[in-house]
Amino acid sequence: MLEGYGRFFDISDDTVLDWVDALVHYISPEWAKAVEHWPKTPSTYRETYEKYGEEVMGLIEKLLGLLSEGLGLDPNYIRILIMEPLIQLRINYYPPCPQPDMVNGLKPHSDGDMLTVLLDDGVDGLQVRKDEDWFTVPSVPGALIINIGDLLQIISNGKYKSAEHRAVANTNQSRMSIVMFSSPQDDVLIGAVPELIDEAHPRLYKAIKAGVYGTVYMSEDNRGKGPLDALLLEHAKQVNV
Ligand SMILES: O=C(O)CCC(=O)C(=O)O
Ligand SMILES: [Fe+2]
Repeated sequence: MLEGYGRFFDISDDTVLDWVDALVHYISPEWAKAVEHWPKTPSTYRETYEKYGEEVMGLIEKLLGLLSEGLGLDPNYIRILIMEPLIQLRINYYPPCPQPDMVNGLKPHSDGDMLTVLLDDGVDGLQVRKDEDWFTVPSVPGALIINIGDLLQIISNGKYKSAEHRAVANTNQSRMSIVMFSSPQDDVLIGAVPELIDEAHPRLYKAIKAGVYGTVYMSEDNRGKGPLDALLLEHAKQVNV
């Protein structure tokens, strides 16, 4: 369980640092909430994030239903698999940067969870990778951005792909994003749904407990989709996943 204020992705020996400060803590379930460490100001912080968290959880539940159906499964399939999810809040703050070309706002990565819900403050900065190109995701006021996470890629046996993305820093403007990550609890085994495996679609990834993936994700160089690729089975390495 990772919580606190600071930088979270600076584990590799990379000399290019991320230009971001982040506040990270859990929103749900109740036992995971260390409310005593949440900011005390503004005074509305706690109730605002608890309420927003509830709304986001409702949305995640709906989306997981649709994503299950999209795989030809019962709408409750993934929801039952993750039962009571862990919801982690990450508030990113990217200060203006005099030399944005010298830094990453947030280095290229895919999210290590199931599904991510992101809200930004109307300033552009998020980019998504398609093949070798990066595309800016235009900020639409009030709109939410949903990212498929690595665990959903494993469960769907590669049918859903986690989005590789990054954030860039801006010269004149600061930017904030409020991100909610949803994951199954640590002891849930994450592996391809048996219904999705057959001769034409062999299992692509080793099964792994959600908690172990979380540790690997944070402790190794998690640039790009490295942690997920590390789980590829031998026969799948030739396939372009
Ligand atoms: O700030 C953004 O738009 C991206 C944030 C992000 O990718 C993350 O916190 O994982
Ligand atoms: Fe992300």
